Amino acid sequence: MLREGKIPADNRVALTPAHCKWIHKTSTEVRVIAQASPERCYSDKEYLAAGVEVREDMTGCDILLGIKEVPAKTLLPGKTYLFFSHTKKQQPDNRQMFRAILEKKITLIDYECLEHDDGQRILGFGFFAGVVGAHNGIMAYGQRTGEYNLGRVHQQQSFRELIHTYFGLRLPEIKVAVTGSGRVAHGVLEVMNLLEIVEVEPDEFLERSFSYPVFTQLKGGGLYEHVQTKTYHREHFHAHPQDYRCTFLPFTRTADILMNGIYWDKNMPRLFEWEDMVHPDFRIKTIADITDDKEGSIPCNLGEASMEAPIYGVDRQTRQRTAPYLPGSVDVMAVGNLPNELPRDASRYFGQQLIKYVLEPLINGGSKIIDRATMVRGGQLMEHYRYLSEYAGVR
Ligand SMILES: NC(=O)c1ccc[n+]([C@@H]2O[C@H](COP(=O)([O-])OP(=O)(O)OC[C@H]3O[C@@H](n4cnc5c(N)ncnc54)[C@H](O)[C@@H]3O)[C@@H](O)[C@H]2O)c1
Repeated sequence: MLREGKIPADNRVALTPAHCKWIHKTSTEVRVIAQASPERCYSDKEYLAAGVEVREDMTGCDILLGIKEVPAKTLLPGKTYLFFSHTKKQQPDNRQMFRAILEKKITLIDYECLEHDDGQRILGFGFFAGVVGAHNGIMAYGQRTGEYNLGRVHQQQSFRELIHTYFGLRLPEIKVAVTGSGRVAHGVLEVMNLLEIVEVEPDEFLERSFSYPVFTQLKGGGLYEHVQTKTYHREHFHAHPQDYRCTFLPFTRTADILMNGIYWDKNMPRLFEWEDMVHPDFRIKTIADITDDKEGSIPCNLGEASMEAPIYGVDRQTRQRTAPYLPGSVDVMAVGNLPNELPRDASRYFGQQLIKYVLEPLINGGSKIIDRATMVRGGQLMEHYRYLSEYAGVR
């Protein structure tokens, strides 16, 4: 297990001390070694107590596990690496690292590319991103209105402790629109349920008022329709998003808070446009953009905020970033590393999936899932990733 080299260092881990202990108990062939780190959400001491060797030099290890990008100069030749490389969309910042991976004849298995046969991602921190993002959205609305007060997630040691802070909280009659159907959306729904926000159907949400807080969940079919046929077919939409229009607009006129958890890319229609935000009926006051694409599905996502100051305002007329909670602005929560506020829970969930679907088959000779996620093997770009040739600097 590598120490995170990206700055600022990520505090999540691929395997918790309990996971390592379990691996040692169930396999005599595998030994986990942790590179010493002051930043992890589990301390070196906790790993040592679980029987994990903590050391600096990783040259004796066969498989190296990280979380985020590994700095090019620290990559060890000939090793097998697993981490989120953020290279499959040819992200310019990681080109040099990717080229070093090929030059150093490394094998790279990217967590993001580990998928079941039907394309569903196996590993991800989305659930806890949804939990933290939903909490922050509700917290920001409370700050704006002064009607209630919620603290920060990272002040709590764990999700369980966070839940205790919800005891006795009485929310006003807010309406929350939740978009998406993946892991992020599941995390959001968890918080909605814990806060006893009642789920209602989209049509009721649009047409009725309620004397208690409510939310509605909008999945693909509730958000998009084919321009001509006015229907929605998931696979067709994924392949031809440009043929669809978004049907979210009426919700901008009924929701107080938007929790955005969809998958988005630039061929997809946005949820609404800047022009819609100046309409007198635009009601949304707080947007938790957990999806978090700058100027993406949410036009007023002006770029990331930090965990330290997660909320900023955006003036609906001038489109400029402002302080949060001003009368003419919408509050936006757009943080890219939300699970870092609950790193121990997020790591526990991640490690479980990693052991189940990746480490066991990896050690026992591989699997189709691993093959598909292997971007580079021994310095060679794999067939599936040939489209990255130019990015990787190979012919
Ligand atoms: N801010 C953060 O800290 C943070 C953390 C994790 C995820 N995210 C982002 O949140 C978004 C949702 O993540 P998730 O973990 O819920 O993802 P997920 O993989 O669990 O679910 C994504 C959903 O989108 C659908 N989908 C997949 N590919 C699609 C395509 N090509 N076109 C249309 N729909 C598609 C899937 O069917 C699934 O229902 C992503 O954009 C992700 O990058 C942000």
